Amino acid sequence: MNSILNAIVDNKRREIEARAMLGIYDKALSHATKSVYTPVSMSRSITDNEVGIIAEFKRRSPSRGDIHPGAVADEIVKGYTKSGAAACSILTDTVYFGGALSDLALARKSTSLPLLRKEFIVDSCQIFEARLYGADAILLIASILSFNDIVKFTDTAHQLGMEVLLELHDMDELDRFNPEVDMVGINNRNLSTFVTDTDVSLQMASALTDDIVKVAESGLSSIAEIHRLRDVGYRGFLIGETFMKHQHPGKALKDFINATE
Ligand SMILES: O=P(O)(O)OC[C@@H](O)[C@@H](O)c1c[nH]c2ccccc12
Repeated sequence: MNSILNAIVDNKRREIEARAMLGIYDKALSHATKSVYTPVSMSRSITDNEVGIIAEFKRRSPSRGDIHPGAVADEIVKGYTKSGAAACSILTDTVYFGGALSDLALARKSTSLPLLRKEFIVDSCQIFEARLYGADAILLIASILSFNDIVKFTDTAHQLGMEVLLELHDMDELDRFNPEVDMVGINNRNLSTFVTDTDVSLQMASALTDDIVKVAESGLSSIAEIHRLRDVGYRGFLIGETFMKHQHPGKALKDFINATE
């Protein structure tokens, strides 16, 4: 693992330890499924949607720096909902992405679309927490997890009524594919080098069977790319910066979708 991804994961483990010592997970562990919200299927929402865009709420990233500082989650998620997103992705990492669990809670109050908790999940406590804050699905990043963890965390998410998007980046990670996951995302961004190459999704498409819902992630900014990826079997398209760099991300999504038709 490279240094920035290492740093993110090390920091995450320290955060989790500190939160556990403060008893912050106790409520999540005992109350996760008692929340009034019942998760819906994100994979179905994507395949039922004509375009299949998963619109991301992201203030900044280690590769881009500030994208939309001060962005307000409910406003933006409402915009994404009106503009026809199939689901939303909410970054909850604070140190590197400027997000927060409170963004997920705000987003939950603002939409009935499925919400993905976009986080570096390395401990099952984070999965209970995702459910407590209203997520419908979680992201599991293969490059930071063992196969056994992926199986265990998938099972936990399913027991809590949530779906799993498993993120892969290259062929070497295929040995961590768990057939129980609900969606597979191919990240065009190499999390080690931050180089983004949309050909990664094109090349990896044939490595996955047709029955799994495939999502192309990162660096997508044109309709032409969406069409090409659709042709090779992708049903979902996870897009952040292309929308978030605008003052009105919902409007940017609307223009993007209109251009797709
Ligand atoms: O803003 P972009 O290039 O459209 O990318 C969105 C999303 O794919 C990206 O934020 C992402 C994909 N996998 C991740 C894992 C962790 C943090 C962030 C990500």
